[in-house]
Amino acid sequence: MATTASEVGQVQSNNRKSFTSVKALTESPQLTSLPPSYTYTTNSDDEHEIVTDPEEDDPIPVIDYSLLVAGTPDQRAKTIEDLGKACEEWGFFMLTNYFVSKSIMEKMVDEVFAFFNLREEEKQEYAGKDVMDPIRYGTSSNVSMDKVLFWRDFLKIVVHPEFHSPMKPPGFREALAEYSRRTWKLGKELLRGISESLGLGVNYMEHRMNLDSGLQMVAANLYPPCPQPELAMGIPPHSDHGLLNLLMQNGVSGLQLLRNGKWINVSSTSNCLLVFVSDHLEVLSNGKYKSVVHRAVVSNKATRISLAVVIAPSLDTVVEPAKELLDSQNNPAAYIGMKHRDYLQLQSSNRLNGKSVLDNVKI
Ligand SMILES: O=C(O)CCC(=O)C(=O)O
Ligand SMILES: [Fe+2]
Repeated sequence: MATTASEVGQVQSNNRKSFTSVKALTESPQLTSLPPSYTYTTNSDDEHEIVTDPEEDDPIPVIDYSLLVAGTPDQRAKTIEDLGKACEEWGFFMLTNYFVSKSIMEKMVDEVFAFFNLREEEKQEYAGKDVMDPIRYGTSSNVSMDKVLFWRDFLKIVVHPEFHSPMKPPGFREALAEYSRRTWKLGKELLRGISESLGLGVNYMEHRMNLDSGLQMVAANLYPPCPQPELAMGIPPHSDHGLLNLLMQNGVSGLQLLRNGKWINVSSTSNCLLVFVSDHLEVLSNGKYKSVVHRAVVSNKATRISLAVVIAPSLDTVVEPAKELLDSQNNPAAYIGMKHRDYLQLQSSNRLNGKSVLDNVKI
């Protein structure tokens, strides 16, 4: 029997009542307008914000993965150069020809849908409190801290160095294991290319970031149709922790990147993964590569799913600028070192707000 919104437990946040999930809220027959607790107002600086598609003469970079791993030496060298440029100029690129079949990706998206379609009580078994919980289901971003609730439910799962998975729905574990294995390999290969693009040895990142025990986290986001999408926000502006984030979507758009003061719409092209430079790559490269600020807006038409795979250093790695890139005269360290675990704690104790977490380690 389907659970109605009034039957599910409610969470108390800043003295407001809200539902345990946006999905439960949207299934409530009374819902015709956005509840006030979800009304997101951009701060006054953003009042005249510009939202636009990518300019024709400044398109989002595209990297052909097959040329990186199976191209001629010249093709690989050119791809590494393009990778470096994309990381430096955009902090973001689209990846094509990456050897993960459409069926593996579709299976994963289907299983994510099936998870969010479980009864609310079943999902609540995974309602984690702590950022270190290996499986964590929740809504908004951080309900106890968010001033406004975000139009998003999420499921976050640690899949490396130790693999975790919810037991339900039945096919979830197998799909997740396959997708995690494939994307971990992809992430490591990209980091090899990115190491080279920085003039560091091909294995530099793998060794220095201790990727043998590196953290891989899969974060599934569900954005149900919203009655007043222009008043709500799926995920507010932020950059991600870790080195890279590999994102796929279910064919519904909503992602926007901040570039030169404008929000750029990223369309939901099939057969491509979206790759974000994340905060720890910015630190390691001493700011040469910048993590990209992004957000997810919502629509009143379709349910959107996005699935992020975070490729990150081991929790005990102290991430600091690569000494090989520093020079006390011309390029002094611009960030202090911080253990990945402490960075995660810091992120979880702050509201999502642009690059405010990274600002804590900036010199
Ligand atoms: O849904 C999206 O497009 C963005 C998701 C995201 O930023 C995240 O999971 O960190
Ligand atoms: Fe993100």
